[in-house]
Amino acid sequence: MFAAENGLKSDPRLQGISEAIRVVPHFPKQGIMFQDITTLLLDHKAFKDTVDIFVDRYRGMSVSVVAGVEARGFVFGPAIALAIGAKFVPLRKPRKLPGEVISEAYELEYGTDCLEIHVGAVQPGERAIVIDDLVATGGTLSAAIRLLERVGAEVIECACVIGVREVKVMAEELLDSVGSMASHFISLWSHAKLIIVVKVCENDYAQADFAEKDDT
Ligand SMILES: O=P(O)(O)OC[C@H]1O[C@H](OP(=O)(O)OP(=O)(O)O)[C@H](O)[C@@H]1O
Ligand SMILES: Nc1ncnc2[nH]cnc12
Repeated sequence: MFAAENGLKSDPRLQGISEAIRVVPHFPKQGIMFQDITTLLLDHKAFKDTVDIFVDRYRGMSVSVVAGVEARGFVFGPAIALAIGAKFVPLRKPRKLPGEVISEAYELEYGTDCLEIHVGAVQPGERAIVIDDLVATGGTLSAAIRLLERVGAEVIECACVIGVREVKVMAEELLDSVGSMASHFISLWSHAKLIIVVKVCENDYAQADFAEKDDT
Protein backbone atom coordinates (compact mmCIF):
# COMPACT_ATOMS: atom_id res chain seq x y z
CA MET A 1 0.00 0.00 0.00
CA PHE A 2 1.47 3.30 -0.99
CA ALA A 3 0.82 6.90 -0.03
CA ALA A 4 -1.53 7.26 -2.98
CA GLU A 5 -3.71 4.38 -1.79
CA ASN A 6 -3.51 4.61 1.98
CA GLY A 7 -5.33 7.87 2.54
CA LEU A 8 -2.12 9.90 2.71
CA LYS A 9 -2.23 11.19 -0.84
CA SER A 10 -3.19 14.74 0.07
CA ASP A 11 -1.30 14.72 3.36
CA PRO A 12 0.74 17.95 3.48
CA ARG A 13 3.48 16.20 5.49
CA LEU A 14 4.57 13.97 2.61
CA GLN A 15 6.42 16.54 0.53
CA GLY A 16 8.57 17.71 3.44
CA ILE A 17 9.43 14.13 4.34
CA SER A 18 10.31 13.25 0.79
CA GLU A 19 12.47 16.35 0.36
CA ALA A 20 14.33 15.65 3.62
CA ILE A 21 15.56 12.26 2.37
CA ARG A 22 18.84 12.74 0.55
CA VAL A 23 19.40 10.63 -2.54
CA VAL A 24 23.05 9.70 -3.08
CA PRO A 25 23.83 8.33 -6.54
CA HIS A 26 26.24 5.40 -6.84
CA PHE A 27 26.34 4.46 -3.16
CA PRO A 28 27.38 1.93 -1.98
CA LYS A 29 28.14 0.88 -5.56
CA GLN A 30 27.79 2.15 -9.11
CA GLY A 31 24.22 2.45 -10.30
CA ILE A 32 22.44 2.51 -6.94
CA MET A 33 20.46 5.58 -5.90
CA PHE A 34 20.91 5.38 -2.13
CA GLN A 35 18.02 6.75 -0.05
CA ASP A 36 19.77 8.41 2.90
CA ILE A 37 17.46 8.86 5.90
CA THR A 38 20.18 10.53 8.02
CA THR A 39 19.21 13.90 6.50
CA LEU A 40 15.58 13.25 7.50
CA LEU A 41 16.75 12.77 11.09
CA LEU A 42 18.40 16.22 11.05
CA ASP A 43 15.06 17.83 10.22
CA HIS A 44 12.98 17.83 13.41
CA LYS A 45 9.66 18.51 11.67
CA ALA A 46 10.14 15.93 8.92
CA PHE A 47 11.34 13.29 11.41
CA LYS A 48 8.39 13.93 13.74
CA ASP A 49 5.93 13.96 10.82
CA THR A 50 7.26 10.57 9.70
CA VAL A 51 6.82 9.00 13.13
CA ASP A 52 3.40 10.66 13.53
CA ILE A 53 2.10 9.16 10.27
CA PHE A 54 2.77 5.68 11.61
CA VAL A 55 1.50 6.53 15.09
CA ASP A 56 -1.74 7.91 13.62
CA ARG A 57 -2.25 4.63 11.78
CA TYR A 58 -1.42 2.17 14.56
CA ARG A 59 -2.75 3.94 17.67
CA GLY A 60 -5.87 2.17 18.87
CA MET A 61 -5.17 -1.04 16.93
CA SER A 62 -4.17 -3.09 19.99
CA VAL A 63 -0.61 -3.48 18.77
CA SER A 64 1.59 -4.66 21.64
CA VAL A 65 4.80 -5.35 19.68
CA VAL A 66 6.72 -2.98 17.42
CA ALA A 67 9.50 -5.03 15.83
CA GLY A 68 12.31 -3.01 14.26
CA VAL A 69 14.68 -4.37 11.65
CA GLU A 70 18.39 -3.69 12.21
CA ALA A 71 19.72 -1.15 11.60
CA ARG A 72 17.46 1.55 10.27
CA GLY A 73 14.25 0.11 11.73
CA PHE A 74 15.80 0.93 15.11
CA VAL A 75 15.62 4.65 14.25
CA PHE A 76 11.85 4.81 13.76
CA GLY A 77 10.54 1.80 15.71
CA PRO A 78 11.18 2.89 19.34
CA ALA A 79 9.50 6.29 18.89
CA ILE A 80 6.44 4.60 17.38
CA ALA A 81 6.37 1.98 20.14
CA LEU A 82 6.50 4.60 22.90
CA ALA A 83 3.75 6.65 21.31
CA ILE A 84 1.31 3.75 20.86
CA GLY A 85 2.09 2.08 24.20
CA ALA A 86 3.78 -1.01 22.76
CA LYS A 87 7.09 -2.71 23.49
CA PHE A 88 9.97 -2.45 21.04
CA VAL A 89 11.55 -5.71 19.91
CA PRO A 90 14.82 -5.53 17.93
CA LEU A 91 15.24 -7.99 15.06
CA ARG A 92 19.00 -8.18 14.82
CA LYS A 93 21.62 -9.42 12.40
CA PRO A 94 23.39 -12.68 13.43
CA ARG A 95 25.45 -12.97 16.63
CA LYS A 96 24.40 -9.60 18.10
CA LEU A 97 21.82 -10.75 20.65
CA PRO A 98 23.30 -12.27 23.83
CA GLY A 99 20.40 -14.47 24.88
CA GLU A 100 18.79 -17.54 23.31
CA VAL A 101 17.62 -16.66 19.80
CA ILE A 102 15.50 -17.92 16.94
CA SER A 103 16.96 -17.22 13.48
CA GLU A 104 15.45 -16.76 10.06
CA ALA A 105 17.62 -16.67 6.94
CA TYR A 106 16.75 -14.70 3.82
CA GLU A 107 18.18 -14.20 0.37
CA LEU A 108 20.04 -11.11 -0.74
CA GLU A 109 20.97 -10.19 -4.29
CA TYR A 110 24.24 -12.02 -3.64
CA GLY A 111 24.31 -14.51 -0.79
CA THR A 112 22.09 -14.69 2.27
CA ASP A 113 21.57 -12.84 5.54
CA CYS A 114 19.73 -13.64 8.74
CA LEU A 115 17.54 -11.95 11.35
CA GLU A 116 17.36 -13.06 14.96
CA ILE A 117 14.92 -12.48 17.84
CA HIS A 118 15.34 -13.19 21.54
CA VAL A 119 13.31 -16.14 22.76
CA GLY A 120 10.64 -14.81 25.13
CA ALA A 121 10.59 -11.26 23.73
CA VAL A 122 7.17 -11.90 22.18
CA GLN A 123 4.37 -14.03 23.58
CA PRO A 124 2.06 -16.17 21.41
CA GLY A 125 -1.00 -14.22 20.28
CA GLU A 126 0.57 -10.76 20.53
CA ARG A 127 -0.29 -8.31 17.74
CA ALA A 128 2.85 -7.01 16.00
CA ILE A 129 3.91 -4.52 13.38
CA VAL A 130 7.29 -4.53 11.64
CA ILE A 131 9.11 -1.25 11.02
CA ASP A 132 11.94 -0.59 8.60
CA ASP A 133 13.15 2.43 6.66
CA LEU A 134 12.93 0.95 3.19
CA VAL A 135 11.52 -1.97 1.24
CA ALA A 136 13.31 -3.01 -1.95
CA THR A 137 12.73 -6.70 -2.78
CA GLY A 138 10.68 -7.37 0.37
CA GLY A 139 13.06 -10.18 1.40
CA THR A 140 13.95 -8.58 4.73
CA LEU A 141 10.33 -7.89 5.68
CA SER A 142 9.28 -11.40 4.67
CA ALA A 143 11.96 -12.87 6.95
CA ALA A 144 10.81 -10.59 9.78
CA ILE A 145 7.22 -11.80 9.35
CA ARG A 146 8.31 -15.46 9.34
CA LEU A 147 10.36 -14.93 12.50
CA LEU A 148 7.51 -13.26 14.39
CA GLU A 149 4.99 -15.87 13.23
CA ARG A 150 7.30 -18.65 14.42
CA VAL A 151 7.10 -17.24 17.95
CA GLY A 152 3.30 -17.06 17.67
CA ALA A 153 2.79 -13.35 16.98
CA GLU A 154 0.09 -12.07 14.69
CA VAL A 155 1.81 -9.69 12.27
CA ILE A 156 -0.83 -7.22 11.26
CA GLU A 157 1.27 -5.02 9.00
CA CYS A 158 4.72 -3.94 7.89
CA ALA A 159 5.49 -0.24 7.69
CA CYS A 160 8.30 1.45 5.80
CA VAL A 161 9.12 5.04 5.03
CA ILE A 162 10.43 4.36 1.52
CA GLY A 163 9.57 1.92 -1.24
CA VAL A 164 11.91 1.64 -4.17
CA ARG A 165 10.58 1.67 -7.69
CA GLU A 166 10.78 -2.07 -8.11
CA VAL A 167 8.41 -2.71 -5.25
CA LYS A 168 5.92 -0.28 -6.73
CA VAL A 169 6.20 -1.97 -10.10
CA MET A 170 5.70 -5.35 -8.47
CA ALA A 171 2.60 -4.12 -6.68
CA GLU A 172 1.18 -2.87 -9.96
CA GLU A 173 1.98 -6.17 -11.66
CA LEU A 174 0.05 -7.95 -8.94
CA LEU A 175 -3.07 -6.36 -10.31
CA ASP A 176 -2.42 -8.06 -13.67
CA SER A 177 -0.81 -11.35 -12.84
CA VAL A 178 0.20 -12.82 -9.52
CA GLY A 179 2.48 -15.21 -11.40
CA SER A 180 4.77 -12.41 -12.47
CA MET A 181 5.49 -11.33 -8.91
CA ALA A 182 8.72 -11.95 -7.06
CA SER A 183 8.14 -14.58 -4.40
CA HIS A 184 8.88 -12.29 -1.45
CA PHE A 185 6.33 -9.82 -2.54
CA ILE A 186 3.70 -12.46 -3.25
CA SER A 187 4.18 -13.57 0.31
CA LEU A 188 3.83 -10.02 1.67
CA TRP A 189 0.65 -9.31 -0.27
CA SER A 190 -0.99 -12.71 -0.07
CA HIS A 191 -0.82 -12.52 3.71
CA ALA A 192 -2.27 -9.01 3.53
CA LYS A 193 0.83 -7.64 5.21
CA LEU A 194 0.45 -4.34 3.48
CA ILE A 195 3.16 -1.78 3.50
CA ILE A 196 2.72 1.88 4.19
CA VAL A 197 5.23 3.71 2.11
CA VAL A 198 5.55 7.42 2.63
CA LYS A 199 7.93 8.00 -0.25
CA VAL A 200 8.14 5.95 -3.44
CA CYS A 201 11.35 6.46 -5.40
CA GLU A 202 10.60 6.49 -9.07
CA ASN A 203 14.25 5.97 -9.90
CA ASP A 204 16.15 3.57 -7.69
CA TYR A 205 18.79 2.82 -10.25
CA ALA A 206 20.86 5.59 -11.76
CA GLN A 207 20.95 3.84 -15.10
CA ALA A 208 21.18 6.86 -17.40
CA ASP A 209 23.79 8.45 -15.21
CA PHE A 210 25.60 5.13 -14.99
CA ALA A 211 25.61 4.74 -18.76
CA GLU A 212 27.04 8.24 -19.22
CA LYS A 213 29.83 7.46 -16.79
CA ASP A 214 30.48 4.19 -18.61
CA ASP A 215 31.08 6.07 -21.83
CA THR A 216 33.80 8.23 -20.38
O1 LIG B 1 13.60 -5.22 0.75
P1 LIG B 1 15.00 -5.71 0.80
O2 LIG B 1 15.55 -6.02 -0.56
O3 LIG B 1 15.18 -6.88 1.73
O4 LIG B 1 15.95 -4.54 1.33
C1 LIG B 1 15.59 -3.67 2.37
C2 LIG B 1 16.59 -3.70 3.49
O5 LIG B 1 17.87 -3.25 3.00
C3 LIG B 1 18.35 -2.22 3.86
O6 LIG B 1 19.06 -2.74 4.96
P2 LIG B 1 20.49 -3.45 4.79
O7 LIG B 1 20.28 -4.93 4.56
O8 LIG B 1 21.26 -2.71 3.77
O9 LIG B 1 21.11 -3.33 6.25
P3 LIG B 1 21.58 -2.06 7.11
O10 LIG B 1 20.33 -1.26 7.47
O11 LIG B 1 22.18 -2.73 8.31
O12 LIG B 1 22.55 -1.27 6.30
C4 LIG B 1 17.10 -1.56 4.39
O13 LIG B 1 17.33 -0.82 5.57
C5 LIG B 1 16.18 -2.74 4.59
O14 LIG B 1 16.35 -3.35 5.87
N1 LIG C 1 18.22 2.35 -2.75
C1 LIG C 1 18.46 2.05 -1.46
N2 LIG C 1 18.76 3.05 -0.58
C2 LIG C 1 19.01 2.76 0.73
N3 LIG C 1 18.98 1.52 1.23
C3 LIG C 1 18.70 0.50 0.39
N4 LIG C 1 18.57 -0.84 0.59
C4 LIG C 1 18.26 -1.42 -0.59
N5 LIG C 1 18.16 -0.50 -1.58
C5 LIG C 1 18.44 0.71 -0.99
